[in-house]
Amino acid sequence: MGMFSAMAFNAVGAIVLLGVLALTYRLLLHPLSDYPGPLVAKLTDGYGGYHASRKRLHLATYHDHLKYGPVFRQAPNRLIFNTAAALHDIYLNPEINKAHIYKQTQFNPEKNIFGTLDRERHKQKRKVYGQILSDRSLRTFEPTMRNEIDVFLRQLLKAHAEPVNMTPLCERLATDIAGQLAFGQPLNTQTDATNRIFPRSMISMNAVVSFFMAWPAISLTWPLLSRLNKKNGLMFGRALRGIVQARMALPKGAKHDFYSIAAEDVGEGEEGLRRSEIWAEAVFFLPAGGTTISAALSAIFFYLSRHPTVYARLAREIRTTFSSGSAIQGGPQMSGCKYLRAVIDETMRVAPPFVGTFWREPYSSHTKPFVVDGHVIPRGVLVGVNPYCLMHNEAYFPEPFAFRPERWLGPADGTSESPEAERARSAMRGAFAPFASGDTGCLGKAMAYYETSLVVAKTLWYFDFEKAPGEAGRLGEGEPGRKDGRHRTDEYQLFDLAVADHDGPNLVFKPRAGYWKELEVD
Ligand code: HEM
Repeated sequence: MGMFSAMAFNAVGAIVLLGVLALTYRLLLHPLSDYPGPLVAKLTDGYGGYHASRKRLHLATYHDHLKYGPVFRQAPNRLIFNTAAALHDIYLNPEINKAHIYKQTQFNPEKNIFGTLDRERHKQKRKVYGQILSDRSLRTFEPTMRNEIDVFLRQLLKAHAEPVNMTPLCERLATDIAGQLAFGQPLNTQTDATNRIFPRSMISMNAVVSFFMAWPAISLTWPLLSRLNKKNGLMFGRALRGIVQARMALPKGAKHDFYSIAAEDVGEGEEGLRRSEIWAEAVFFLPAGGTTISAALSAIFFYLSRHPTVYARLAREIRTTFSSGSAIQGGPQMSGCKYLRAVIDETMRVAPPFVGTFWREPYSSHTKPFVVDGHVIPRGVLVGVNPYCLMHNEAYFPEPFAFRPERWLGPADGTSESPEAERARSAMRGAFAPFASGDTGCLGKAMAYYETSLVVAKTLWYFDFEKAPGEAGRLGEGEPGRKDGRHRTDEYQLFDLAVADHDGPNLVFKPRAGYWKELEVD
């Protein structure tokens, strides 16, 4: 054997030895070694990475909770919980931050709020977001939102009772609304293909982010991956530059958008948002407010088209509350539509638009013991709750896969509820987590309810709809006989990219007599 081969042999031997030692440590000596979990997950992040790459990490997590119980080890340094107590202990504790793996969500030097882990900086950013997403700001924005919804309704009218796939339609509608709020100008993806690079790029980026968050070591391949995707990256950059330039050409206050508020907020030093960060934040509106709402709307249409009694009750509520399509606006009448709210909540329970686990860890300054549902969490361990799993936990939601908006409603007027039923409803609310919660939870919750309520109410005002006939009608369903958790025909299929991807349902729309004429434009 030559000297070179001997050195190579020794190097390989040393690497193998180190690998064996690391795996033995993870399995037998690691502070989490007594926790249950899949063997591969105890040894490597590759377990989560594999399921994330197949867009089914939420289903694997659900299956593993059934097998290992309410807390298990999902990666060498990660514990995942499935209780409302854990939800409370993790997300309502102000000493707990997003985990360091959220750095994997950032591909540019300018970080958006999602990957900002510094406590003060994050707080400042939330303040700016809070202004544009406040109730008052959303009321000012509502006419723009309604105009975009009218464009959506006209697409349904134009379909002339041919099946329409709701996924692209909802995706473009939600992108156009989020784009208007972020950039103060129409992206027009609903009517023109030019800017459709935006919603589709968001999906591709989400897939990469979800994979890297599950298996951070793989993010080292990013320089190569981004090179492979260079053409799309350039197209996206060009489209974005055009939009930014068009907005900058207008005075700051010309539109009611994120730019007008953020640019106003730019101050000296570290105060407020830096000018260069504004556009990184504005782009974040597209996945945060576009992809999520697209998933929520597509799922609502899926479940309504499969539950005739729910559909009939909701249609009755909308059609008796409002006097015309143009009267459908935010305000007391809309807030009075309790069944609509129950349908939205039940949909987000069974099909959470953000389906990935919200991973957290204490700020580095935190030195007290961190206790989650009675478990003292060792330093360096990430903890999380998965919304799909918690909201399908039978302990809180009996018959968890049944779509039953009634579960959210109290007894009809005048009847009092038994203390037991009251306790069960309150437990259910404590485990409802589509938006996460606390200082790192969703800032767009009010907008999400506003937008989904308007879209669903207006659609039911102008149209009746049903599942498309034949094979086309099955798009979005599970398939009987599958062994990977996708076997339920009545469950809308989500593809876990942290934010959910989806396809379908295909629906057929029939305009309601005469009402549709309001939608016609000259
Ligand atoms: C149905 C719709 C929506 C759902 C289910 C949803 C859900 C979530 C969840 C679960 C998080 C936390 C994720 C994590 O910690 O990993 C989050 C964060 C966030 N969401 Fe939403 N969201 C929705 C709509 C919106 C909308 C319309 C906006 C407006 C632009 C928005 C803005 C944000 C922002 C800015 C954050 C980051 C908060 C922070 O880092 O402190 N969301 N959302």
